[in-house]
Amino acid sequence: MAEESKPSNRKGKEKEKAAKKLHKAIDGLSNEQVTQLLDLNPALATELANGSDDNPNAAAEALRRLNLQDIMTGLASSGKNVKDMGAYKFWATQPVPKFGEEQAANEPFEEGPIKIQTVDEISKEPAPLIDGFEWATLDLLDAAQLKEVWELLNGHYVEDDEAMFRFNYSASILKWAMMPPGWKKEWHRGVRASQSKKLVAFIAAIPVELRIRDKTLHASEVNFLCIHKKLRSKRLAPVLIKEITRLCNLEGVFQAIYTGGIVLPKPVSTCRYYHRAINWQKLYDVGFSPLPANSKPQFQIRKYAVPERTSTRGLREMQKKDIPAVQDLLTRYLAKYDMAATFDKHEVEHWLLHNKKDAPEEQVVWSYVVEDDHKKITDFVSFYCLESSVINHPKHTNIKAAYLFYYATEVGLTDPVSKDALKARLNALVSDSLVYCKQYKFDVYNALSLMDNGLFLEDQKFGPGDGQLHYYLFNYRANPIAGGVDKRNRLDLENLSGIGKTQI
Ligand SMILES: CCCCCCCCCCCCCC(=O)SCCNC(=O)CCNC(=O)[C@H](O)C(C)(C)COP(=O)(O)OP(=O)(O)OC[C@H]1O[C@@H](n2cnc3c(N)ncnc32)[C@H](O)[C@@H]1OP(=O)(O)O
Repeated sequence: MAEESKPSNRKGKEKEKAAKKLHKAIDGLSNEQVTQLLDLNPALATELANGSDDNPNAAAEALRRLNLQDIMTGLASSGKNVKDMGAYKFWATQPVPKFGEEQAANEPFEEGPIKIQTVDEISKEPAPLIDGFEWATLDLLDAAQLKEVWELLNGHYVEDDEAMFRFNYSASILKWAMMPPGWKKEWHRGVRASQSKKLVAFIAAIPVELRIRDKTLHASEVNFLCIHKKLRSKRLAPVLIKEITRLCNLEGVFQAIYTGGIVLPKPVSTCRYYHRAINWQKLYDVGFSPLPANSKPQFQIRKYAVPERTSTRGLREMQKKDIPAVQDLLTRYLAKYDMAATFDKHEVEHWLLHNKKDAPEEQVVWSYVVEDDHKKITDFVSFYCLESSVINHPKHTNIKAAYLFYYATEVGLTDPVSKDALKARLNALVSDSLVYCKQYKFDVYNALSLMDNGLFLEDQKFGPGDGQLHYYLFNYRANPIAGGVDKRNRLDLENLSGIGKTQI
């Protein structure tokens, strides 16, 4: 899943107020440290800025509640869900690595499953739900049931910290994300109110062949966990997670990958969101983009202007005939990352090729290839569309966001690789994809610090966001994977990222 993220420097005034309080409360913090603390912890900034001015200890108290190391590394990015291992009542019972484990040795360990089970040991029946609720399998081929899932997510799925924006996955993106080759109806699991039959909770999984370093797991990818707002904090999430685990186990799948904006035991990697304004004025109007001090709207609009035309010779829309070449190129390119999915030709078609028979407004993914003079496909780049609802805004109801998806280039596959050449090529490809984003009327282009993105994010004017995406593995112990940001949550241009897996 994605995490709702916004540019991290949005609230100038609020940050100024919070910074003053921090300086007052804690001697010896430099201006840079204060700025960084607040950038990494927007919730802390809000709390400080809105807190009483009469209590000089408030800032120190707010800080004490967070672990300083976590704050400085950005793990406590929102201040939410940062708790001792013992407080993870549910997760402490699950086959996931715990905080503090393996840290003492600080040496790479043998990677592998945490708990070994067989299908025979798995219950054929779901755990009972509390009175008034019942399990349901959702048939997403049925438009009415797809609409029910859409409605639940549309009203109750992920929001940003300040509840300004909420992901609005369209029906087409839901089908795309939940029905790739090999999808199973049984893995689209919901809870209904027994009387009204209203869908009140949902969780989904899809199959994925996931390579982690030298081992490939026959795993699942869990996403779209959502509980109706009225049923929150009733420990229903663990029930849904155990149920999807059971359903995966019944199919012989014992490992899973999932992502989220909250800190759970224990991320295998953490990436940061970056945002590239396209329609700056609209992003400013809805409170997504700030107007930096000493700037003016017209400067911002000029700064984010996008060229009218693409510049890479041979760039064109991907077609069906390109599937074998793109699959080959993508497979070789992803091999360099510590973690990546493996894609067969059907999966490449599903994830990258827009079906022209669908109505234009149903288009979810845009992919472009570069064909050289010998008709060889040398590069490709893709992005997908995920809108967000703007909550309670008088003028705008949605933000149309493009998310950078997969890309690959022969320039990154030479031996040895020239980092300068790769940087130049990726900048050209992403800059051209931005041209298409603008043509298709996207308001913003989002990307994470994964893959080789560190090579172009700053050049292409992507700014750091306040959101992070933590990657988790279920029932698999793996050494940490670089998320593309350093300990201070800034782009790690030297090491880049070991993550070659994107999440919808
Ligand atoms: C082998 C196959 C394995 C398959 C399974 C692999 C694992 C898959 C794991 C799921 C991957 C999902 C990937 C996505 O879809 S991430 C998207 C998550 N969805 C949202 O953020 C939508 C809006 N929020 C909600 O709908 C609810 O707040 C949710 C449903 C998130 C929690 O509901 P609620 O707020 O009413 O809480 P509770 O009282 O029922 O339960 C509290 C317990 O739940 C733990 N919790 C809270 N949020 C998450 C979270 N995002 N991942 C994992 N655990 C989470 C929490 O730490 C606590 O446990 P513990 O701290 O006491 O230990």
